Amino acid sequence: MSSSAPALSLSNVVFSWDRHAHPIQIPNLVLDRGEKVLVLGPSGSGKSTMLGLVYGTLVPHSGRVTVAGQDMTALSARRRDGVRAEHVGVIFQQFNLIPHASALDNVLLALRFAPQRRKRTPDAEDAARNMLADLGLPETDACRSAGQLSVGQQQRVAAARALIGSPELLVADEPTSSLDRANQNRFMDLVLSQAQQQGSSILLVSHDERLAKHFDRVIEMGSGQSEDHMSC
Ligand SMILES: Nc1ncnc2c1ncn2[C@@H]1O[C@H](COP(=O)(O)OP(=O)(O)OP(=O)(O)O)[C@@H](O)[C@H]1O
Repeated sequence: MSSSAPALSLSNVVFSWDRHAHPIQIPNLVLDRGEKVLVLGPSGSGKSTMLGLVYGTLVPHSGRVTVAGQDMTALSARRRDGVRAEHVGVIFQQFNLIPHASALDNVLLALRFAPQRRKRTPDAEDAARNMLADLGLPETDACRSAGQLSVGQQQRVAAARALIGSPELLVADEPTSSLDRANQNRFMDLVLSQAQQQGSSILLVSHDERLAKHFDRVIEMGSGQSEDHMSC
């Protein structure tokens, strides 16, 4: 990995779920180290698909996606998994926590397949506890099963899991959709200040333009209208 490479770069990316669907096209998107970018777009405009292309669960039909200088489009699925574990922290819309594991173990899991992130986190358990506390999870909740936590608390665990070990890039899919406005702002401030302290770039997708004030740059996705195929 080149330390001067942007955290993320997409060039001439084209992807379509099937031949009838309107393709998702991203001609050029570069996130420099530490940059915070919000992607806005209505439901169905392709925001989650774009994130799939960024973290390598989807591969574009053409174009190039690089993460921390590594060309995801040139790698096998297994190696893409490795790059993602090492360089990308993800906050999913539904958090994707392991419900029976503790909040702490959910956070520590992010380091298991990421040797560089683990190396940057010598005392991993302390770091995970501190990260959870900094994100507003009371210490007494760190050992509770993730499935027993409130939605807001699970959200903090998901954010701590994404940020631990200072990945170059944090991607988040509508991470505040289940919070009221005051908690949305508080949560965004906490996540952004943690990311800034670590030098992680952020790519966050949402339909909520009120989040724009937290970001350096806003990108709009098109409406993503499909062609007319009304029969099933
Ligand atoms: N697994 C899939 N198979 C086929 N088509 C899909 C799949 N996932 C998404 N799509 C289609 O791709 C388009 C973009 O969907 P996507 O979920 O990326 O949009 P979005 O902007 O994230 O929407 P939302 O804000 O509602 O989550 C939609 O037309 C959707 O039907």
